[in-house]
Amino acid sequence: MGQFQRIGRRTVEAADMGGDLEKILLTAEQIDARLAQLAAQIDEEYRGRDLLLVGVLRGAVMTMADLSRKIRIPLEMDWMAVSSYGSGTKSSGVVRILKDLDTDIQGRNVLIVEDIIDSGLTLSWLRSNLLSRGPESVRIATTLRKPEAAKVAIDVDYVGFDIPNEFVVGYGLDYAERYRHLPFVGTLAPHVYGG
Ligand SMILES: O=P(O)(O)OC[C@H]1O[C@H](OP(=O)(O)OP(=O)(O)O)[C@H](O)[C@@H]1O
Ligand code: HPA
Repeated sequence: MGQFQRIGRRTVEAADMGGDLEKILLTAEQIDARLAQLAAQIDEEYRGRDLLLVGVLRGAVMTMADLSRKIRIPLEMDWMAVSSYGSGTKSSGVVRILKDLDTDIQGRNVLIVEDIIDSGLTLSWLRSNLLSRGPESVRIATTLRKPEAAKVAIDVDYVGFDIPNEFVVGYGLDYAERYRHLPFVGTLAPHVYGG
């Protein structure tokens, strides 16, 4: 697959995962540069305030690791695990908490860190859930958002990229638990999910 031999300035061997990928939407370099801009904005807007990043497992691991390392102001981190997708490509709409926060967020400034907002169902549910715990504020940062897929309106404070309504993998995002480790965001070839 010729188009996968060079990604940004780096050669990524076997990046096509044996022909599973169709195209690359965002390179590792593009993601890195955009997260640096978001981190600078977060530094500016939270300076002098308490900041608790809440990463949403498992997809947000890459975003959390990269975004948090670019933020210069003091912060704390905690994690929640929620799931609404199971092993398919469509949200079930039913969000389950698989792991709750270890931190009491009452009076805290919470910034939810996500990999993607697709239908918006997960984040809309999660925001209300966290708001019911009495925090000072709850905001959202996400690497990706699909505006055309929105089923609920949701205010997102920090968005890396708006992308088309296609199922994507890489940079934390999986299909049946695979492809999360890819450093870029791409789409899958139809044969992978039976197209
Ligand atoms: O806007 P939505 O349509 O609700 O989709 C977004 C959610 O879907 C993914 O999580 P998933 O449930 O697949 O769990 P994962 O993070 O463990 O992959 C993603 O990490 C978001 O949390
Ligand atoms: O496009 C997607 N890819 C992988 N996981 C997801 N969870 C919501 N949308 C997506």
